[in-house]
Amino acid sequence: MIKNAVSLVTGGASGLGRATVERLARQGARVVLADLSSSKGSEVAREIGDNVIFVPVDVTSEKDVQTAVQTAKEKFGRLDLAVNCAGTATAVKTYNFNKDVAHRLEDFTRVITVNTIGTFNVIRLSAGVMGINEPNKDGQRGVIVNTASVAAFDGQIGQAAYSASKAAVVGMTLPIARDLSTQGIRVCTIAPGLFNTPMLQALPEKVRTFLAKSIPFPQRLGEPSEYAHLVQAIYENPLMNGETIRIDGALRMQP
Ligand SMILES: CC(=O)CC(=O)SCCNC(=O)CCNC(=O)[C@H](O)C(C)(C)COP(=O)(O)OP(=O)(O)OC[C@H]1O[C@@H](n2cnc3c(N)ncnc32)[C@H](O)[C@@H]1OP(=O)(O)O
Ligand SMILES: NC(=O)C1=CN([C@@H]2O[C@H](COP(=O)(O)OP(=O)(O)OC[C@H]3O[C@@H](n4cnc5c(N)ncnc54)[C@H](O)[C@@H]3O)[C@@H](O)[C@H]2O)C=CC1
Repeated sequence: MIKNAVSLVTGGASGLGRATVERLARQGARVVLADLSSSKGSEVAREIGDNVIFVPVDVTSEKDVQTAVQTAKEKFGRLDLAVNCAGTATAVKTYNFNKDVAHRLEDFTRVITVNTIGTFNVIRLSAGVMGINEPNKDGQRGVIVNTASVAAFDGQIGQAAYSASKAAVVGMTLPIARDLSTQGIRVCTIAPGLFNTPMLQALPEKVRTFLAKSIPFPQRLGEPSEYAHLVQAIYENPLMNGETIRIDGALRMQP
């Protein structure tokens, strides 16, 4: 059960991560909220309550992530759940023939570094701390939840970097679940559709409206609390492992 679970949530200052921190704290879990030092993490943690500690973290930094997992251990005694929500997006064509310019390699690299390598960094270091937990009666020591995107499967025009970064998260889910199975650590990935968060609000209004209308049912953007609900369901269901779960109202994005 989620009550008393010690959790680490990256990207916890905004959107899906913030909703996850709120839900976990409300259910009695203790949470390390990890987000960039430039984020509102400190404010958000204070608002949510005493069960939440903000640690400034860039998920691409080994040192920062070490500090975050050690904080969970030192302040709360263990780490049971790590949720990877930190992420970034870009929308650029591979080659823009109108402007005669190629997608910048720096932009492609940045998105892969945060979304794929940052996620892996958090997984590997969290696993080290979870692996020494006392197992429960099922032999479970911890749970890791990653965030991909439906763009891992049906990325749109302009999503080469973002889709590649998220497809890599989907791709690593099963092998990591297999790697960590010996220690009783489960690993699942959520592939969200379109959720009402600051990241989506950055899209042009026209694109957002068009996208929302293409969702079969319910025909609206997802609420971050609905994502958080799935994180809890994964944590509480002992058989969920090695799988990527879409939460998207049956959306299949068009080109
Ligand atoms: C965050 C998640 O994980 C979930 C998601 O993936 S949400 C989906 C995110 N989708 C995107 O980010 C789409 C990315 N692509 C784009 O924004 C654009 O295609 C692009 C900026 C990369 C290139 O656009 P472009 O071809 O240079 O043409 P541009 O002049 O910008 O747009 C052409 C027209 O098509 C529209 N358009 C572009 N992409 C569109 C899309 N995906 N859906 C609907 N309309 C779109 C534009 O609004 C524009 O309309 P007007 O001419 O009437 O103003
Ligand atoms: N909103 C949506 O519709 C969808 C979002 N997603 C994914 O869900 C995750 C959360 O997205 P949203 O909440 O919408 O975005 P958001 O932009 O509201 O929140 C992302 C958070 O990640 C943090 N972050 C970014 N780079 C970081 C880094 N290097 N280290 C630490 N923290 C960092 C940001 O500071 C921010 O607080 C992302 O991985 C995103 O790709 C996937 C599918 C759909």
